[in-house]
Amino acid sequence: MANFSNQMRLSSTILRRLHQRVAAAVNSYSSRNFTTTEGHRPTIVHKRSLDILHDPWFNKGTAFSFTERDRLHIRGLLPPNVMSFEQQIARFMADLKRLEVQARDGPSDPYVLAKWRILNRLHDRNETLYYKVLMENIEEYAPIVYTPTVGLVCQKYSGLFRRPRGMYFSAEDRGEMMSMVYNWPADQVDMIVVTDGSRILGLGDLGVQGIGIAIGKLDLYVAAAGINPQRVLPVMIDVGTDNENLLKDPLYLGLQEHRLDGEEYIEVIDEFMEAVFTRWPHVIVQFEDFQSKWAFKLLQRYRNNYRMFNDDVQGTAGVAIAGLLGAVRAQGRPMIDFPKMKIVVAGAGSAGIGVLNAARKTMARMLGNTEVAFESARSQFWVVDAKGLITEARENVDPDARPFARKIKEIERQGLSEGATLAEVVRKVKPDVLLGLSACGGLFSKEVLEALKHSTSTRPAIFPMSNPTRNAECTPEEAFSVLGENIIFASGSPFKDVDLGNGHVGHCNQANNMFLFPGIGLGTLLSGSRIVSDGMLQAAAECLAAYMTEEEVLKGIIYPSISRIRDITKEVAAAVVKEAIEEDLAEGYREMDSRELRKLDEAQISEFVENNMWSPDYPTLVYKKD
Ligand SMILES: NC(=O)c1ccc[n+]([C@@H]2O[C@H](COP(=O)([O-])OP(=O)(O)OC[C@H]3O[C@@H](n4cnc5c(N)ncnc54)[C@H](O)[C@@H]3O)[C@@H](O)[C@H]2O)c1
Ligand SMILES: O=C(O)C[C@H](O)C(=O)O
Ligand SMILES: [Mg+2]
Repeated sequence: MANFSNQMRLSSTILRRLHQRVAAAVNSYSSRNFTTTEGHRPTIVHKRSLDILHDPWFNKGTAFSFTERDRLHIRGLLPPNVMSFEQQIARFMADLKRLEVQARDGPSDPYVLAKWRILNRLHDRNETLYYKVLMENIEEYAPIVYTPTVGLVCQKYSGLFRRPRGMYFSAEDRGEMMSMVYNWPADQVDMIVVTDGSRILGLGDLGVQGIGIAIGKLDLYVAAAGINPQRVLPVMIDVGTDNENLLKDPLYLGLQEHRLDGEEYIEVIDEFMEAVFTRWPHVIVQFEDFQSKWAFKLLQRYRNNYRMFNDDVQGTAGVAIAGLLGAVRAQGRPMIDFPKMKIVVAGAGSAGIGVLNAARKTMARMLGNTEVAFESARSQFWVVDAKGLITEARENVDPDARPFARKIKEIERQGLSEGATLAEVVRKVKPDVLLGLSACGGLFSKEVLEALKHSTSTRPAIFPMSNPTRNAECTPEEAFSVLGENIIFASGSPFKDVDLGNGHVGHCNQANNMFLFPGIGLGTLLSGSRIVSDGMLQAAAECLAAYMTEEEVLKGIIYPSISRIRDITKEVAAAVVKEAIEEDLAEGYREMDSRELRKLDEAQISEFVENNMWSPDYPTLVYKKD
């Protein structure tokens, strides 16, 4: 990523040159049938000497060959040993691993942060190498650049900040956004992840520091979905913060005023949307970690007019549905039994309500998609929030949660009442599934887990989905030790499998929206759909649900391991493209127009997706004067 402190100061001439540079890179892209050969042609650059070494988009460090060093006027500016890509990785890894040897007491905050710093510095100086390292070691480094460490990074961002990455639009920029958006050097942006920092993971309002989450999500877009790193843009909309500690912190990097609200808030987000879609009409905007109060409203406001989706509401819902269907299969039952599942959900925020709505719709569809089916599906859910069981007796119940408020007569029959505790609800309902999206670490206490022992299911499912690790409703050790091995366990943050003795292993699945959002974004991009439809989201979820084999599912493995994230993302993207074509939404991508798209069979759609995924390889660089 370019050094933006300098870029912000660019004169308009230089800015124009940058545009030309990007246009040249884009032109160098070619396509035959549905394959592309990006990366095989040389990349034209308009800079030489130290400028090229300081540009992370083009820098290859010690890997520049001698002919290239001559061509780019960098002979003598690097040590003479020309390293291969593999040698560079080995050297970087040796440095990173030295840290592990020194940290004898295992992962600790300073230790994971040190790893993040080292990786971040590589990101700043050589993007290709950074993504190569990340992709080849995704299991090890996703938890550093993404959940859970990204949470800690956001909490400490004001101190960790060195070079800017992404764009900041603040309440101070009202009226300026339409022109500001042209300060970004890339003429093409495919993916934006935007946050207002108001609910970062389960850590609450982190204000401007929430930009870390947008950066982490986009790292997965590059690593898993093969979105070109020169075409991603992390965005922070700083409308203030209600975090009192940040408001008092002299070192805080954001606006030190309370959050805008009401119409004023909406006007800022409207202005941002108009600006980015004016400059990049084909961009996809992923909303991330907006507090529930705004998450649903903004989704309804924009989803029919812009290419956007909300990851916490829609991505999470799809991942949960796939896991719930996996849990049905893991009991040796057909998926069609899903509408019989009794599901207790702890947490009625953007994620919890998103999951509830999607699960209810899925059940209704399986029951014939009638109004009666939709109504009857409602009675499979019990929702518990910070005030206990939500019933119709609750005053001022949140409108988004109202459809799930239990009828008093129903719950009286079950021996429950308004505000009943989670343990009481689990004891009386004996659910098949206990799912947590409460951001409340340890909520699935021993008492709650003991109550789940009486589940009517032969293999109850327990999904503590809150992030980061400390906010998980329980650990796998706690779940397996109380409930034994005959459960399905899936957490939002990564945990290690549990050794249950006698050669038995308690499998920990990771139920995280990372298994869907990259594929939803890539599929939307390649289909050229103008919106992200419910059908496209449903196709993504169904693809993930069907991904695991019968054998894996029976072993309790209902989600892929993160080492397969690129493969599942490719499959999800293909399913999304296919659905967009079927719904007549696909307008095509580059040379693959809508007519050509419609001619592709399933295998060709997969090939089209795969051929358009960026991989970290050094292109040959050729200098050309402006
Ligand atoms: N695994 C994933 O892919 C994924 C995706 C999205 C969100 N999440 C996680 O879900 C959590 C919630 O996100 P959100 O956007 O819905 O947050 P939110 O703040 O909007 O909602 C939290 C909900 O939990 C309830 N709650 C709080 N304390 C509770 C308690 N003691 N008992 C029962 N309910 C309680 C609140 O009343 C509220 O309804 C976060 O930790 C987030 O990281 C995980
Ligand atoms: O960021 C994650 O790991 C998942 C999810 O989007 C969350 O907000 O917790
Ligand atoms: Mg999120």
